[in-house]
Amino acid sequence: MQRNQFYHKVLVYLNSLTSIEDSDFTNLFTGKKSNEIVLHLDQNQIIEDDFLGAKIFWINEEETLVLKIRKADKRRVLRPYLQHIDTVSDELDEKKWELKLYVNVVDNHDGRKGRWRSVPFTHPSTFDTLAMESDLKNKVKSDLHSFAKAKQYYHRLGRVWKRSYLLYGPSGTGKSSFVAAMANFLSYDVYDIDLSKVSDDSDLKFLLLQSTSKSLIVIEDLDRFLSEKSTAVSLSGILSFMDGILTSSCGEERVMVFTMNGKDHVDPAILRPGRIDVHLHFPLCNFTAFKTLANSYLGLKDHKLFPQVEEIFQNGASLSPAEISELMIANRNSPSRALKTVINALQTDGDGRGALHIGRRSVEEIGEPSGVFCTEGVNAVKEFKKLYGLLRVKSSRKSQSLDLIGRQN
Ligand SMILES: Nc1ncnc2c1ncn2[C@@H]1O[C@H](COP(=O)(O)OP(=O)(O)OP(=O)(O)O)[C@@H](O)[C@H]1O
Ligand SMILES: [Mg+2]
Repeated sequence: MQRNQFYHKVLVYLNSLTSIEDSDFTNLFTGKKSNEIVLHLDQNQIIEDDFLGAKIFWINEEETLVLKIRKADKRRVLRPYLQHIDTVSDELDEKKWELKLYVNVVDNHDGRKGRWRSVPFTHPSTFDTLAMESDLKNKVKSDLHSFAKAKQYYHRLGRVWKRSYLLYGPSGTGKSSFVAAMANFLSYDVYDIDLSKVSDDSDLKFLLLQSTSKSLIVIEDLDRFLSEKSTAVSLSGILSFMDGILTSSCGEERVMVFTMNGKDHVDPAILRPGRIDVHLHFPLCNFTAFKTLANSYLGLKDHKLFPQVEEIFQNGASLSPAEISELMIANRNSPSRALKTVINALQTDGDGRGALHIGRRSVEEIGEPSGVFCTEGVNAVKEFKKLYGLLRVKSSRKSQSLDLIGRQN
């Protein structure tokens, strides 16, 4: 049931050979950077290699790689050659030209569920673009780094070489973006497990077995799944999946990531040390995160409205980074207007949501962000002026401002 890891390694190795350019035909792909073009082995293509003075041929026949080597050379070069491929492909894997995102789908052809389908993984998120405590970012980076280097250590301890992260926090605080940043940082493929498409516990095990090493295995919204009454996968199925016993036979590293909105109602067995190694909280936007967002979305290092924004944040956060970044994108042509809109939203958004939902609704109605941007922008500035006057008098008039927004719409 397991993938042949060596098949993958040979493919990686062959695709890196310059002799691939001598072929009569080959596949061409866009690489990681948009102007990069990558040559890729095609079906029935023959590729030549030299090793220790011996000529070697590979033929790519439908999912099979055939190696041809002269009898006279075989004894001498075969083993060292295979070892050479193993080493080179490991080095190449560290700087993969393309990451993949795998999703499990229900296969309609043979009725079997839980097969992986892959697409190129191109999510641009990196740790640099994420607004979060830089201390925390650095800790995560060094944690991932030392994990990736710790094969011998885990092996000696008799432990499965895996590391599990729990990312929890309200919606729109950057959990999914963080997963993408982890994948980009490690150059790992992502296996995103949709539990609703898993038919039972053994199917879940099967999916794990079918994943490759150096990958990020992700289950999003685990708390929501666990709270559902009847599910195809049981709690014990999830627990043994988390322990990853089966993958130990591959002896290769995997990082597991689970996301949740909150962990209060989750069975403690899920969260115990060893199952989850690192807990990361994703809070609503605070002033530090706001500054990072203003810098990346509006190019602002500082602004005369910043002190006012800081003051509002001192009374507590009410919006997620996603909500704030949306406002910034919509008003990116005018940083001042963007900041005023954000201030407006923070002040009027007593329960942390109201005002922005109004904005979103109009996005759907008009169907074009720039349209919204105009209507909302003008109204927001007018309202802002009205509100700003009121709010300056007494900051506790939040309810009044909510009323105004309500009437306006
Ligand atoms: N901390 C952050 N820094 C920068 N951008 C962020 C941050 N949080 C959210 N965003 C922006 O908001 C959008 C939504 O974020 P994301 O999907 O990562 O949130 P989430 O926590 O996974 O939400 P949900 O729980 O609803 O899945 C992203 O496109 C991202 O650009
Ligand atoms: Mg998410």
